[in-house]
Amino acid sequence: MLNIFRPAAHRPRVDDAHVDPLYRRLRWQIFLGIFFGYAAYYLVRKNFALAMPYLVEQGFSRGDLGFALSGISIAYGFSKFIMGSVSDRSNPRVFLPAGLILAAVVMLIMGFVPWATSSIMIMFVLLFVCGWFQGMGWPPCGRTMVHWWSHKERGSIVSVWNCAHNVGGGLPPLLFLLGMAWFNDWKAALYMPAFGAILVAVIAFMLMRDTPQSCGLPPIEAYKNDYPPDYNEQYEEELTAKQIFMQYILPNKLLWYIALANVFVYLLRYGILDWSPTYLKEVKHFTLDKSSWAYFLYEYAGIPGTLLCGWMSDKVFKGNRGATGVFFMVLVTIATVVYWLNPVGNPGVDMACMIVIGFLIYGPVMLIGLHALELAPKKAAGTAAGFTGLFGYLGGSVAASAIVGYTVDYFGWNGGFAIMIGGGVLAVFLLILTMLSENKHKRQLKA
Ligand SMILES: O=P(O)(O)OC[C@H](O)CO
Repeated sequence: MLNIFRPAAHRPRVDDAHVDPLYRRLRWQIFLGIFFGYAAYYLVRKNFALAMPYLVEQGFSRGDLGFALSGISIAYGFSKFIMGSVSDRSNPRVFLPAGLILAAVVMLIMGFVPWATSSIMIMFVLLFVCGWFQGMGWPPCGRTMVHWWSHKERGSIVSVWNCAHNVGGGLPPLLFLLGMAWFNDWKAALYMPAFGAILVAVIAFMLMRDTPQSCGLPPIEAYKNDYPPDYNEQYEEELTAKQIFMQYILPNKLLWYIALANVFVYLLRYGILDWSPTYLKEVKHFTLDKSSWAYFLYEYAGIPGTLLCGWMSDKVFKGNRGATGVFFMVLVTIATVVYWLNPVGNPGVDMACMIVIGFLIYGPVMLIGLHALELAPKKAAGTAAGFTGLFGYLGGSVAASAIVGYTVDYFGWNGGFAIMIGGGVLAVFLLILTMLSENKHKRQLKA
């Protein structure tokens, strides 16, 4: 382990009188650090697509640029898992800003060095490297949340934090417009979000902390008197990579179920999002500004949807993440059927479907991450979430671009929708299995 990433040493405990005020202040401060820190990761994950129309003008084909772009998802899928295991043994205060700065540096190179955008292979490699550094974002946030918020609070905190995706995902076009206004240069799509990300990385470093014990505080379980059923002293010991994989990840059947379900949740998340501009233009005859609005509304409808899902998961479904996921995925699959079958000439219905799907899909996306955090001890939480991300990105996101794309080429949009709706049904099936296993596991713990 690199020295700079080493977990922060535990400090002597502060006086009892100071525990509550310090915990309260640090939880706010740290939350802001991980929220804006992760939002900034999306600045340098979603911005390359904005430069693509200008690269097409330089002579690159859409297909080749799509291939270059896939470098981010492929690398991110592997990295979220592998760097997740490094993150579980690292100080998130250093780990998250380091990954963000490195990803931003790649975008600065692409923005300022002409050679970096001179061929598809070079762009693929650079985007792959950027995707790899992107994998240093989620796991430290996961590690932070499980160390600073107790089990009962996690549904709410993870759902609020998860809105960082949508906040960050919506900003690159605005930064690009600002850059165009200042510099009249399309490469602003690459370097403006990168500058923004570096600024946020510095702020995140100032706000974040490692564990409560490294700030002289008791563990969150003691502070909130909220212990997981199998909690013991070992929960506070850092684990080796071998222990994480062999004891807590690979033998964990529930984790496998949700990782597989994540393939199909991501197939819908990215299948609908990535293809909406093309589908709405080609089939529903939307103009560019209308389909851009549909895209924007899909992302931002995810914010209230995620919050509602987190609340329902804690209060209505009493912490049963599988059951909540089934509820949301059934509805999102129905909305996708309506989106597909709605005849041409009803743009209001198409727009409403995009909003409803965006509203519903980010809840299950969040729940799977949350569930993964809960299925492993907190010292293995990042790896557990990374494991689901590996399946979501390598399976779901890549299938959303490649399999849906080729299916539409050969069988038309009916074929593309059949894949996405089939994916929705499979996600529901796997989440039902998760729900049943979860109930059984809880009964065993009580017995
Ligand atoms: O890796 P992301 O950015 O797709 O985020 C994943 C969600 O937070 C659920 O794990």
